[in-house]
Amino acid sequence: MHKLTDATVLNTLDVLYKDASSDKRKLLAAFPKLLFGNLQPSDARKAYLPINRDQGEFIYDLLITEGAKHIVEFGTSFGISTLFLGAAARQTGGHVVTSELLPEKCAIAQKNFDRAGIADLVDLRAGDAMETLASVDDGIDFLLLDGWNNLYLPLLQMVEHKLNPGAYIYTDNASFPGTEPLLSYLRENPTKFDSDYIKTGKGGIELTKYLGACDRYQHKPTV
Ligand SMILES: C[S@@+](CC[C@H](N)C(=O)[O-])C[C@H]1O[C@@H](n2cnc3c(N)ncnc32)[C@H](O)[C@@H]1O
Repeated sequence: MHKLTDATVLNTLDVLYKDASSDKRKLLAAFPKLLFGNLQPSDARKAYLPINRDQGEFIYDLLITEGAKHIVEFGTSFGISTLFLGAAARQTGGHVVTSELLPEKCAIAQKNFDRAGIADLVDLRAGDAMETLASVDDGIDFLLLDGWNNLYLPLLQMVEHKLNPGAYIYTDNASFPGTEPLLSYLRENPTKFDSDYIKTGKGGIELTKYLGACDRYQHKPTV
């Protein structure tokens, strides 16, 4: 097991998780929308909505074990998850491309990357990920889906041809409304995706291994 030991990253995570502990209070006014699955990014402009430490440590270990270099994230928020990704990228010789819709979150996330000493490894793209991640380079080794659930499937389909065979896709909050189309797509394409749902206390995770494009097996040569 690879353990995150970078003191600067760990100290920054401590500060950010402490601040994130008041997320519930910050989301109080938006509770009805949350309940009905209608929460909008702007309703959570002050909230982190982060992955928890166990998730971060799992992802950190997975990235280093797999030697993942080209790491892509949908949904930066204030950068908690990106800190785990960036710290792993430091070990693998890789880099992170991450995307956040709200400019004020981007500004704070960038400061957090500076503070944690990972800014040189992170390309933070401000704006709608469906636009900002469209130009991401080929050869993705790891994709973290942690933005808005209704965009998980279109986002995956947009970058799917850029995934390396063996790449992992980690989908957070996989039991939340809006994720069903992604889960159906993964289940309906078992030759391309080896995918499992992991029950957690916090919304569930779908962990997927991309097996590669299988078109060559589906079309018989015409001779
Ligand atoms: C669950 S939070 C991300 C938490 C972060 N990954 C972490 O663990 O610290 C989801 C984020 O996705 C952002 N988001 C929502 N729709 C987006 C879009 N279309 N493009 C980019 N970011 C988006 C939201 O503004 C929000 O900050």
